[in-house]
Amino acid sequence: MTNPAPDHESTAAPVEPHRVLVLNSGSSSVKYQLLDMRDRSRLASGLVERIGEETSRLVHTPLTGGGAGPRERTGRIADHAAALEAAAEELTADGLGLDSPELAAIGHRVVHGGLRFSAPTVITDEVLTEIERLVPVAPLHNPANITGIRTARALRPDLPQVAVFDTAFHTTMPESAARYAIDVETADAHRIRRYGFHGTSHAYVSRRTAELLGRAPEDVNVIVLHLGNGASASAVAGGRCVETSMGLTPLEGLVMGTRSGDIDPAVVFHLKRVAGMSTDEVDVLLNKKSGLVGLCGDNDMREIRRRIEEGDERAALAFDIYIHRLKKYIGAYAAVLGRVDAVAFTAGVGENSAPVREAAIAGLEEFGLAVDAGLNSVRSGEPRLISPEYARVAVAVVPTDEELEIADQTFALVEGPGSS
Ligand SMILES: Nc1ncnc2c1ncn2[C@@H]1O[C@H](COP(=O)(O)OP(=O)(O)O)[C@@H](O)[C@H]1O
Ligand SMILES: CC(=O)OP(=O)(O)O
Ligand SMILES: [Mg+2]
Repeated sequence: MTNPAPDHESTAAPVEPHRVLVLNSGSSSVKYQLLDMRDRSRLASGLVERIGEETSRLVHTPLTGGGAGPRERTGRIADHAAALEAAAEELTADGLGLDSPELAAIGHRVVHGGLRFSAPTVITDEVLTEIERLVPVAPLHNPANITGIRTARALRPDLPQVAVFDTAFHTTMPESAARYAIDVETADAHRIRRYGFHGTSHAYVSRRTAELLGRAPEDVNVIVLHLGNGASASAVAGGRCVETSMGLTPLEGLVMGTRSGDIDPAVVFHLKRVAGMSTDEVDVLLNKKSGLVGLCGDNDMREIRRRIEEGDERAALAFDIYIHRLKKYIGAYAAVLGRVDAVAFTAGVGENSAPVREAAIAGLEEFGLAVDAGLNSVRSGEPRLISPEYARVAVAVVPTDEELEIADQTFALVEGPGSS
């Protein structure tokens, strides 16, 4: 693809670049959105899911004019680079190609920012090198984010590319939550601490939950359950994160699609010493062959629920283990917060799986938590309450919008004072 040609024909004043393209490369998906930052409206959005599997699917939704519906492609999309190329083709087909002079910047979700990045950052070669250095602590994610950055830079080398880090929102965690109880010198020498991830989502969802309750974020304590393929919980007190379930890497915490979440670290020694596995083999086992997929062979909650309906016991056990861990975190974060005003479910599973929400809250009446079956079964893209009126704590479904949050932060950075 080429750079935009200057429009020599036109005598009209050039339009100030006002669009932002956001690339959110998750472990198994790429989400993209093109936004007009003059009114923060979406011009197009898309999702490529199940990347690398035979059942990959791209859904592209043009959101401007004509009322054209979503376009879908199915069949294997091999990797994140292929997914981005397919997305660029779809945008071009809508006349919204990356060569547009109206594009102001490209905002990238970057999962691990380590200790260095706690704010959105314009990507230079040096920043990219630092993101690469952090690959060992985000092995499923930073490589996908780097692919996104390289692909976008190749398409538009002239544009500012901005990294928005998953770890940023969690930098407010107190040391009591951020430190592991290991030798301090060793931890500090190797920057081993709990960073937390999905921060853009936890920030956005906790704010939206306060709005849903009609209260200021500073006055509200929220437990956010971000349940996607990767999953994490956070305790947000008055708008600031005080605890989250992921740690040095996105492996700690909840049971996820393919990741184990919490385990006794001695399992690793055991697998190496007794089972004879290499470090890399253990890494792959815990990151890619564990969680729901390790327990029952499927990581998609839709498929797991379908199997449970058919009486599949392995799928039922996987579901129970997933829910048990989730409940433990809800209880733990209620204790950390002292007072809970709301529990918010978000991301692929949290927004779409009524059975997960029902099971996670079941039996927690003593904590002031309950779910109304009728409200829970409503399908809507809007934030909504699913708790009965009598419940002391609000339970909500709050769709996340990492892309809007990334676009806002990206545009603010490139338009802000001191930007080039
Ligand atoms: N309609 C649905 N019902 C239940 N689960 C769903 C539904 N749609 C998506 N999911 C779940 O959401 C997951 C993807 O969530 P998402 O937040 O997009 O993940 P990630 O960003 O980690 O790739 C899928 O693996 C699937 O388990
Ligand atoms: C950090 C993380 O787990 O991200 P995702 O849920 O997109 O895989
Ligand atoms: Mg995600």
